[in-house]
Amino acid sequence: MRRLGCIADDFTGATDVASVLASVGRDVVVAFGPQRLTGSEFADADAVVIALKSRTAPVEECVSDVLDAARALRAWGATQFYLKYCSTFDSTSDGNIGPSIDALLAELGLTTALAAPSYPANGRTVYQGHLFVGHERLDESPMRDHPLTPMRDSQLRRLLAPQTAQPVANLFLDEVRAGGETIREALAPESPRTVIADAIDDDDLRALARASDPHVLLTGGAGLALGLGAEGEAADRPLPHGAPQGGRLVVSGSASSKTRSQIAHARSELPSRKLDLQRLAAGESLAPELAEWVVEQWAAEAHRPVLVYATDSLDDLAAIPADERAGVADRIERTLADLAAATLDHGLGALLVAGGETSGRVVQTLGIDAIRIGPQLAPGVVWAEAAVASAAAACDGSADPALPTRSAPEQTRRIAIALKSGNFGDERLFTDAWEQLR
Ligand SMILES: Nc1ncnc2c1ncn2[C@@H]1O[C@H](COP(=O)(O)OP(=O)(O)OP(=O)(O)O)[C@@H](O)[C@H]1O
Ligand SMILES: O=C(O)[C@@H](O)C(=O)CO
Repeated sequence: MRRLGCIADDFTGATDVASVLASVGRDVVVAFGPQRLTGSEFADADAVVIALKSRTAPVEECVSDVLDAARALRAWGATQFYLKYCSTFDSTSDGNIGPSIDALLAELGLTTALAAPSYPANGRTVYQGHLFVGHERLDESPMRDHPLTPMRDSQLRRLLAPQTAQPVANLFLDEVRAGGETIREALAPESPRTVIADAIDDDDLRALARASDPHVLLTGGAGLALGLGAEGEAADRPLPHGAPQGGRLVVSGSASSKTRSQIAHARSELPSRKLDLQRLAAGESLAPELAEWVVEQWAAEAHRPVLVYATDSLDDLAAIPADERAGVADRIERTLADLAAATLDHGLGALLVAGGETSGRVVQTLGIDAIRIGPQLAPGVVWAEAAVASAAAACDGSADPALPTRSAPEQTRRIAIALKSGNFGDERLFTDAWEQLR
């Protein structure tokens, strides 16, 4: 089996594709940045995903990060490469999908890219070159109004062409279903280009991945990874060292509609606190009092999950003046990350984070280098195992000094962590995720 090197443009996307790779039997590790690709767990793996925060970064910064990741993966021994971006093709006419593909093809000496964002398990399909989200075209779905990457077209060729120097072609469903030979011809090295493939079910994705030779750069959502496993093998994995003991916490900075329904459901079953956005906007630091409250809940009832969230209604977004929104968003992310760090020394055992940006901030604040994939919670959402340095994380200056910290020396221990994309999971996710940790 080829050693697979995957580059994901955000942190939740990285665990998404890793979860699919694990489900088809790959031994996969996620590294949060190319410089983290060290250590024995990587030597044994047959797939590595490097998580970047490049989706909405300036183009030059994104390309530089993608190239660093590609070089690290090549040094690790990758012989097949996969660029994971959002299944809703989140990008603008400047990038960053096209520039990432161009840079990778040149760096790796590959000729052709396959582009397959389809992810049927999460309702994303591509037909006649158009991307659908559930029953809606991409440009008629809520992605139309995404604050950073508003998707106002569903025709992928039109979306990609302005972003790339490569010719862009289509591979329509009848050609995909005609079989491996037809797919191989479309991806032949003699006609270098990016080929956008239709796929409306998992078998289409399997056929595409399996017909792709090593000269093809695989790109897309996580669904394409279904074709990269051992034939017929499927494995749902426990956490490598079993379920950790300790407090259970959900932090949500996501305002997506799926997350809002998960919050609405969880509020009736779990102790919950909503961030006071007016106080945050006024510059108050809320993490210390929230951490105290969380620790009190754990003291009152061990193992009861606790929820802290930013938004449960679109009115919350409207309440913040447009020119203050970015600042508030940043404070929300920092508050939730500081809260998680502050509870680390007070028994945090399992942490579920909702939202890609929020997940990035939390992982960085907790100083997590890498994770190993465990049991699945929903398509694209998994529990994973992370090593954390408890005392270091609580004393890095981001956590509140007012909260009493343990005087024990710094130690490394394991927690369970799940990074949930805003639009993934059913409404019971925050209340039922813990069943997998029994
Ligand atoms: N009421 C609010 N006002 C301003 N910003 C908010 C508000 N609620 C959430 N945010 C910010 O919105 C952003 C949500 O992004 P995030 O990526 O975490 O979630 P998402 O977009 O739902 O997830 P994904 O990227 O996985 O689809 C965060 O920066 C968060 O701080
Ligand atoms: O592909 C998806 O939809 C997700 O993994 C994601 O990238 C959300 O940010």
